[in-house]
Amino acid sequence: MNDTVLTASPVLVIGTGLLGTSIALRLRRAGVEVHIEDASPVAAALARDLGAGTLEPVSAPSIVVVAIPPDVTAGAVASALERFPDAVVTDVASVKDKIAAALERHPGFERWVGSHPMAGKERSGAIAADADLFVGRPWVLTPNERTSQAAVGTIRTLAVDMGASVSMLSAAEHDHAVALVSHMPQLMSSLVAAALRDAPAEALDLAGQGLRDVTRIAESDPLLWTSIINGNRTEIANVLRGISARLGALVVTLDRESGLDRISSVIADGNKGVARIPGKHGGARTSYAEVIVLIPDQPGMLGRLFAEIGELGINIEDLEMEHSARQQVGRVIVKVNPHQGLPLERGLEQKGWQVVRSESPKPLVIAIDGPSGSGKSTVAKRVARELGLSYLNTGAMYRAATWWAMHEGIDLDDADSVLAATQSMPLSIDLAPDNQRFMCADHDITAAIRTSEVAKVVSKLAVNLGVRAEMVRMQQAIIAEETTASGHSQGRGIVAEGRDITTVVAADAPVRVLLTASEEARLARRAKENLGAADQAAIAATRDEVLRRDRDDSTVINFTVAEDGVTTIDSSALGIDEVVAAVIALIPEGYRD
Ligand SMILES: NC(=O)C1=CN([C@@H]2O[C@H](COP(=O)(O)OP(=O)(O)OC[C@H]3O[C@@H](n4cnc5c(N)ncnc54)[C@H](O)[C@@H]3O)[C@@H](O)[C@H]2O)C=CC1
Ligand SMILES: O=C(O)C(=O)Cc1ccc(O)cc1
Repeated sequence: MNDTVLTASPVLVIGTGLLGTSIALRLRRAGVEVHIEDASPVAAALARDLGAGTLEPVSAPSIVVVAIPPDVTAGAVASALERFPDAVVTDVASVKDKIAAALERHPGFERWVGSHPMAGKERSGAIAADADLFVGRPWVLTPNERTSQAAVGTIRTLAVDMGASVSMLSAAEHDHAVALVSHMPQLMSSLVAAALRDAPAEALDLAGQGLRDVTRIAESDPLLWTSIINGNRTEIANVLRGISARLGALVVTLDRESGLDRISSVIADGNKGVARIPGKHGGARTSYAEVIVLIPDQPGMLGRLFAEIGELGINIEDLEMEHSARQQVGRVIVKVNPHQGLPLERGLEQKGWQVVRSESPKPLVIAIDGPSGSGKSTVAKRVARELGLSYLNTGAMYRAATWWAMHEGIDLDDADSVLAATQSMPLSIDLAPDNQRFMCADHDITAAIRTSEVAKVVSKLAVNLGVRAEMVRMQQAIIAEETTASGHSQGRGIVAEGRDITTVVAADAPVRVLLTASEEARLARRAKENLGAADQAAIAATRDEVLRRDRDDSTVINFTVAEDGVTTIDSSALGIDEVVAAVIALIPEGYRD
């Protein structure tokens, strides 16, 4: 990386532990004059020996970085403001609001910029320091209205010099956020690990990567973390209260013999939460194909593996290694872009590597039928999003055909012409659950097919048996494509919703659901969706459209009584989360990863 920095010499770092030494090493690498101090002479000498800077006193530093535990930070910042009247002082403590409150009356308050690099390790001390610790990591600054703009600029430059990406929050917003993303996870990890204290060794021998992932940060330093947690106790208590309530309810469920849906919703909610954690480039989490390679515990094996993956022309996106106790082989999990998973697996096998055949889940097709307002679109989209599946709204396809026939100037009562138009309709559909787009030739008709102009006449096509047969053929082709690697979901599968999916289009789907709801609930939902309100007038205005479409359709297909093997879910009294969890709970084993 580029070694030049904009931060001016000299810089004083107070506290030469993990954070302070990492900052000092980065500055030293760029030739900045760095002075270091620590309450522990041993810690200071170690940092000096590692090349973090000089122990010589400094007279006028441009910046003082205070990198000591939160409970002693305000005192050290105050004394630095007094000792160095021209310096900008920052601290890197993991909590901010209490420190700001303690410094508020200090005459040098304007020269202090609270900050928090969101990077660290479970190991403390200079020995774990790394000049590149902050590269690509968030670094939060928490100035307030009294902080000097010049001081903020100086510390922003310091953070950018460290390779971090800077963001601004108020101290209170910061503390609220880190309670959730840092402090709560630390305590949960410690609690999980503490439950293993008396576990029999035979049990621990079975430990896999899951346990290691969940307990990595349980190795953190108790003294430092007591200070961090204590500094943000109110916010953390709030987060833990929520978790504690869910945990209590889960325990009650486990004590009973029923309650599979509650268990399933704990896991499904976890899926939702983890999907929201940004990925390695700070964007949405990317999904990679994982190829598991067994490597003998011999020198040079990893080097050979990487070289041979390079020869295959495949880029490694991410990597994990797993070792099991007392085994002579390790497992290397190579993550690559999805379309390269199979070529990598084959290529490595040809080169003599032992590849664990990934038990890739079978393509999943989820069929959901139901009347208008049963919530099927909302539920189908959510299920698709959560499982990484494609999404097909077959009702919208009938509307698209209607739009096309109208656009072509065809008399909708002329069944043959309408069928011919449907057969030649140049429709393309985006199957992403978050980006439903319908294109017909060069027209984006996504909005047009939602208009009541189309809604009023769509039944003419939907009751035309020729059109239905053509639509079924098109829908089956889309579904079949989604069960192959070339589909939008790369073979993961699809959620298709409509009125004849469980019975005609995908009658062999492993998950088939009839979503129902009372007429009252359905009308209220549609009124809210179409008119933004569910009062008497809005419901009356919606009634005709909703009931007529259902009545017309029910002359040609049955979508109100579940066929054998189709599960009925009545959503009248359920929230969306509960319906989604109930659908996901129907997925048979072998269809999930
Ligand atoms: N460890 C982590 O992952 C992260 C820590 N932080 C924050 O950074 C600060 C430092 O943490 P680490 O470097 O991990 O701790 P550390 O335990 O590695 O180092 C702290 C150092 O401060 C020294 N010290 C304690 N009191 C002092 C005082 N009054 N004057 C001078 N030196 C003193 C200790 O001797 C020790 O060398 C803490 O406020 C922590 O909340 C921020 C982000 C990540
Ligand atoms: O190890 C990790 O995953 C971290 O996120 C480290 C960390 C620990 C404490 C902080 O205040 C900020 C970051």
